[in-house]
Amino acid sequence: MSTKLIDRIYDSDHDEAAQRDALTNGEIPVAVYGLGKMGLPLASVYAETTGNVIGADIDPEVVETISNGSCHVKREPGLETLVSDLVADDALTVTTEPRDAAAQASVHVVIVPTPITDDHEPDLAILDAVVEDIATGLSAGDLVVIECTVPPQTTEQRVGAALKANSALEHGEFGLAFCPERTSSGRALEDIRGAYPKVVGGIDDESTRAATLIYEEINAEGVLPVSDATTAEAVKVFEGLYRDVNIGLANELATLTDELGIDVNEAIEVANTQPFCNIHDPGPGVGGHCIPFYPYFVIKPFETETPLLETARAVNDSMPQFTVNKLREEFDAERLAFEDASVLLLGLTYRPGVEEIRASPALDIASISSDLGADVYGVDPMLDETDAFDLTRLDHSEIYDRSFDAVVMVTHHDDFDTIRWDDVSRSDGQLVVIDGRDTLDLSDTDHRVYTIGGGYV
Ligand SMILES: NC(=O)c1ccc[n+]([C@@H]2O[C@H](COP(=O)([O-])OP(=O)(O)OC[C@H]3O[C@@H](n4cnc5c(N)ncnc54)[C@H](O)[C@@H]3O)[C@@H](O)[C@H]2O)c1
Ligand SMILES: CC(=O)N[C@@H]1[C@@H](OP(=O)(O)OP(=O)(O)OC[C@H]2O[C@@H](n3ccc(=O)[nH]c3=O)[C@H](O)[C@@H]2O)O[C@H](CO)[C@@H](O)[C@@H]1O
Repeated sequence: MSTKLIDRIYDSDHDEAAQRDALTNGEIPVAVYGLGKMGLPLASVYAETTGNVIGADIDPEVVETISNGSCHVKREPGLETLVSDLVADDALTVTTEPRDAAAQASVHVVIVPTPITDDHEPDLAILDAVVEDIATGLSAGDLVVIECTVPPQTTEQRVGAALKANSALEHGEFGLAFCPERTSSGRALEDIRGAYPKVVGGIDDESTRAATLIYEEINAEGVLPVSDATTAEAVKVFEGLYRDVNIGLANELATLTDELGIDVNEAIEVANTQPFCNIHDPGPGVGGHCIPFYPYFVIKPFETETPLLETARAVNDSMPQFTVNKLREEFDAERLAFEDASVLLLGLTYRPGVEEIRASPALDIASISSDLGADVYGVDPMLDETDAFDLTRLDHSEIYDRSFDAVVMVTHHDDFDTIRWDDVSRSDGQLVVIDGRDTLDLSDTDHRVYTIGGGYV
């Protein structure tokens, strides 16, 4: 029986029990590239599992913060303490040099940004840079795991080719798999440790086996191995496409509310009582760094026409304008010129409880309203500054000090449950309220409420 330390999982000549032991007792060094909202939680779960993780991030402030045992990723339950403990125990070390991490590690986990350009093209330059860094330190028996969301075929065709071209290795000498990060901000540790099974797809069977073994140690819900890396990439993107299209359906149904003369939200809720229907919630728009962007990972790189994906995107992107149009209808009915109006937006982040404004509907609602000449104000308990928004920032307590012609509920943070609606005033006439999330009950006020999907309840 070889007593040599096991330094690899891929194409190992030891049995799987020995590989598992080697992984969990720290004999297999792991590098995690990208220590952001998802990367730091991921590196931490890897470190709590293996005790031997080097995190690489090119942002010196990120590395400095973590190396001091602190945590720059906020509002992730348990993460701050975990990072502090792991750094104190040397289970997690960090560097600003991805190449140094690559030279040390046998398992390379990549979770860096894969943004979309203003032309909606996938921008994989960051991924390319990390892959090139990894290739400089790639050794036989290493396994590379891509966790960042990418267009299908990226792992096999783009990453695999770059690893081969920039290392002295051929396929079969190192492993490569796509294992998507199925995680939501605000519950990252819970999700990574096992809210759902981990999807694993390798460029060859041995890559799938090796990645499966690793994630069986990481994820309590187990692993779903799929046919190949492209299938795994498609799983992740399809999850997002399903959501964007279904939110688009809900939003299109909501635009029918007035002509149908019903509460569409009621009809959706009742329709969803049978198991073959899961219509999502209408709203003033779709934000975040996932759902509005994942469709372009399929729309753009492939020749096949995707009219449904593009139409759903267009419907969702139209909802901020739909929301402002409702305001204009109200003001027109009162012969109030939009440029004389004062409008308060409640909730500027893209969803409640998450300090993220990427593609938030409030961005467009504020800019469209401002462009029409209104005085726009915004309140969000999660944001200390709102420079990205075309509005004047107010604290929650300040909304009672001035009058507004209209209030729009864009994102309903818990904090807004304490709003004293009788004290939110209009200089004269009924306050107009656009309830973008169907989360308000203002029946005991004399405000005039229009609910997206609900009409004038
Ligand atoms: N945020 C989410 O809710 C979520 C959920 C699922 C999947 N994802 C995916 O995870 C990936 C990362 O997302 P995120 O939200 O953690 O991003 P983020 O912007 O919060 O963090 C990215 C980190 O990568 C670092 N980085 C950039 N270039 C680098 C390089 N060349 N080498 C090393 N580090 C580098 C940045 O400094 C930053 O700290 C994306 O592909 C995203 O699609 C995100
Ligand atoms: C693992 C992973 O990648 N997880 C993703 C993450 O996605 P996310 O953080 O981007 O958040 P989402 O909830 O998708 O919201 C996006 C925008 O869509 C609006 N919206 C939403 C639902 C609806 O019925 N009507 C709407 O209008 C909402 O206000 C917001 O602006 O968590 C979701 C589970 O929360 C997952 O499903 C999703 O895969």
